[in-house]
Amino acid sequence: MAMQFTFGEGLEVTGMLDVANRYQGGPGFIHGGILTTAFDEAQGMACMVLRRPVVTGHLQIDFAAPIPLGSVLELRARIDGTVRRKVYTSAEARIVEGPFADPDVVVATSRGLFLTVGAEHFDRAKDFVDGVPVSPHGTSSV
Ligand SMILES: CCCCCCCC(=O)SCCNC(=O)CCNC(=O)[C@H](O)C(C)(C)COP(=O)(O)OP(=O)(O)OC[C@H]1O[C@@H](n2cnc3c(N)ncnc32)[C@H](O)[C@@H]1OP(=O)(O)O
Repeated sequence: MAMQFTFGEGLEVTGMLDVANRYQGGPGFIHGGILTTAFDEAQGMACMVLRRPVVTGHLQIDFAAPIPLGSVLELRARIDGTVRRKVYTSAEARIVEGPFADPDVVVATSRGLFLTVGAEHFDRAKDFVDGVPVSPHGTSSV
């Protein structure tokens, strides 16, 4: 999965996802796990303003409407608040291109708790790193 992100006003981040055929779950529609991954990515990207690494602690998705293959999804994500290391985030998805496109309809929502972590969190896995890490700014790859 690769998403393009732009940083808007305030703390909001917008990500675009082309719903490719390989993302199919039920016939003709996106797989819920793919949509969950896209939210995780978008909300993680929103946390970048903190300039500290974060990991996902808890993610909760509401799947409000089916999303057909061939859609372009817009995900808007933001930080709602922080308490100590806890970063509370939310996001919603809209279909902006494709057969079911309607930018006024929210087709899924997400609430996520992220935790800031130190470098030691990732040091434990440094021997297993696969490839070159992708820049956190603008483009993501999962
Ligand atoms: C740029 C692209 C961004 C991409 C984003 C993608 C991000 C990811 O997918 S990361 C991969 C998935 N996530 C992981 O692998 C994380 C695995 N889990 C862990 O490493 C640990 O459980 C971790 C770091 C989340 C928390 O552990 P730890 O640092 O020991 O936290 P801990 O001290 O127990 O708790 C800190 C606080 O968070 C709370 N907390 C921790 N985990 C949770 C949880 N799952 N649910 C609710 N609250 C939690 C605790 O209650 C505590 O709260 P308080 O400060 O009020 O006492």
